[in-house]
Amino acid sequence: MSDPAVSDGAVELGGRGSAQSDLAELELRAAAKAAARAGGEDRLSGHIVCDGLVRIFRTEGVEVVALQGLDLVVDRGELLAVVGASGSGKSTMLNILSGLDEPTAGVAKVAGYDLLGMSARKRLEYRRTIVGFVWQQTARNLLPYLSARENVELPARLASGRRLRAKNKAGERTMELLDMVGLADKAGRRPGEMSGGEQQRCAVAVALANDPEVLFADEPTGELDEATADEVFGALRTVNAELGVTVVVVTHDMTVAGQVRRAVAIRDGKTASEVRRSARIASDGTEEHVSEEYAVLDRAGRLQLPAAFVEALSLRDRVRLNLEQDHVEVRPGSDARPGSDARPAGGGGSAR
Ligand SMILES: Nc1ncnc2c1ncn2[C@@H]1O[C@H](COP(=O)(O)OP(=O)(O)OP(=O)(O)O)[C@@H](O)[C@H]1O
Repeated sequence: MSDPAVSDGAVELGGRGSAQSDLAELELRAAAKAAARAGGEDRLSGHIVCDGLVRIFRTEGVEVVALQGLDLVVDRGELLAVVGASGSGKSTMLNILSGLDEPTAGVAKVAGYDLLGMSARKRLEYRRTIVGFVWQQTARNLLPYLSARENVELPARLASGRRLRAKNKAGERTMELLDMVGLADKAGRRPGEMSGGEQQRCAVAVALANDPEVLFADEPTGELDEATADEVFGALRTVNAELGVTVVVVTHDMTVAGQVRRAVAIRDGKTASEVRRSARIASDGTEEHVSEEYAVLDRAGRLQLPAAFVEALSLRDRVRLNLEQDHVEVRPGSDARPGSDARPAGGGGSAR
């Protein structure tokens, strides 16, 4: 079997690239191809679709490729966590998906809105009617001189003339939402009279006041302790289940994978791996949760090896790949000598 080149944990199982080509240009071309392939085809169906998403920032002649061909599909009604270290591109992705920023290339679609090349009018409509947003800083989410009820009622009233059914009046909806996030008894309190967790749960209610289809939350529990963060996640799970709103939570906290069914990890502006949790009934009749981690294979056949695997086997520069009947074997390149079929002692990993 051939041994495709590999560097920095990114394995190219399919296509072949030119070493001389500028990375950004390659990514742009890949994204353009992905976009062309995606055009009009419903195999990229999903409530939220990113395909070959690229965002390049240019400041004073320096280019930063914040998103390097990111692929992500989120189903309607899903609750997804996007996890990544600082600088991995989480906020860039969220800013694009919420209509605050525009991608350089690729596909970004939410609820049927194509976010690439959208007019200013359409963008405003999108942000007003489709998106709800929760920021990390509570001060950005709530007006300090209004009570919890008034904070929720304000956007609900603005939206009521436009989208909400007549019978679902702003006041009713406000109390319904506050109840859902467990704040019905604190409706009269101002943000300063609520705990950090209560403020963030109130922010969730505010973000839902305009009856959006998707809710984006950027590090909503970043300033909270673990127990309080759990309560905020509990509120997000409730509104997701009760209202069917699609929820995407971005965080650097790897432990949130335990709070959601699907958590996608971003590394260097790309989706690298994902953890899925499911419930099953154990032999003693109790319900147990099972977590399975997957590496994400993009359309060009590339995947990122988990950093822990790369470190454990001291993989660097290049590795050897062998196609076995039902899995691909990855071995340190330094152990493979030309003309030798000797296997490394204890080295190598494999993927099924
Ligand atoms: N407006 C900008 N101009 C130039 N570079 C930017 C800009 N915004 C982001 N970047 C760069 O893009 C990369 C991704 O940044 P981003 O903020 O999306 O990461 P992040 O995962 O959200 O990090 P954090 O958790 O620290 O907010 C970083 O290298 C960052 O420096």
